[in-house]
Amino acid sequence: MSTAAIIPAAGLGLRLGGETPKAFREVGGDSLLVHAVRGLKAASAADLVCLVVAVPPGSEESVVKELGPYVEGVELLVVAGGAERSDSVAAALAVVPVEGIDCVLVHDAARAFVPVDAIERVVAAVRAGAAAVVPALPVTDTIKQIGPGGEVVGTPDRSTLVAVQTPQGFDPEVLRRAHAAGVVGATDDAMLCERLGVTVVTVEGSTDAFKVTRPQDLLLAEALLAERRAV
Ligand SMILES: Nc1ccn([C@@H]2O[C@H](COP(=O)(O)OP(=O)(O)OP(=O)(O)O)[C@@H](O)[C@H]2O)c(=O)n1
Ligand SMILES: C[C@](O)(CO)[C@H](O)COP(=O)(O)O
Repeated sequence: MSTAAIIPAAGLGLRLGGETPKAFREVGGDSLLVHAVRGLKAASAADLVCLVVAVPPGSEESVVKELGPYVEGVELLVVAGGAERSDSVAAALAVVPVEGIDCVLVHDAARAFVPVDAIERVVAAVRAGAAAVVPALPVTDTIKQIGPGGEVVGTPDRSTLVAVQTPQGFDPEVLRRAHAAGVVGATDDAMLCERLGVTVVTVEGSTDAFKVTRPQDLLLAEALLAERRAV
């Protein structure tokens, strides 16, 4: 059996700033989207056969051309994204083939540098029977809950918290049911499964899977890439 991957890449990147949508911003000469696709393709144990990318409406054709050289042997579908990340994932999920796929990955273009071993841990956990899998790392800040005026109302026990990344991996039928139930307010896809009562399991994430969100993240990305290219 094989894997299909969805890449939500339709965001504007408002926190990053600049005029180019975030997925098309370049690091080391390639767009974040190209880095993300290369990473998924390099995870050979995932057996990627289909890639669906959600992009800003109007950029579908140029993205098909840009990604062509990186998707040999993989069916590439490019769709228009929606207003929120979850809408973009839903639009992509609607065209994922039903037959022959035993794992669907959902992977942010913005987490362009996730290493192969983290991707393969997620896929292995799905193939071992988990319906929903997230890569996770311990939280390193103390997290506070705040009230409407910004006042602290509580401090959750940090040992019970993790920060989750992508790719998140799913049994295809479970992910379809989770999205069919509605996506309002969901900041990741695992959350939709939780709403159905599905158990979401964690596997070890990676510090390299950080999300390019703010300008300083581009500096980190450049440094990471330079280090990888020096090896
Ligand atoms: N309507 C949207 C919003 C986000 N995304 C994608 O979801 C991933 C994670 O989102 P985020 O990092 O929040 O990206 P942006 O929405 O672009 O960032 P910002 O909130 O700063 O505008 C990114 O790969 C982004 O392109 C998407 O496909 N469709
Ligand atoms: C899906 C995600 O990357 C998991 O951490 C995250 O929730 C995306 O959040 P964003 O605010 O849309 O970047």
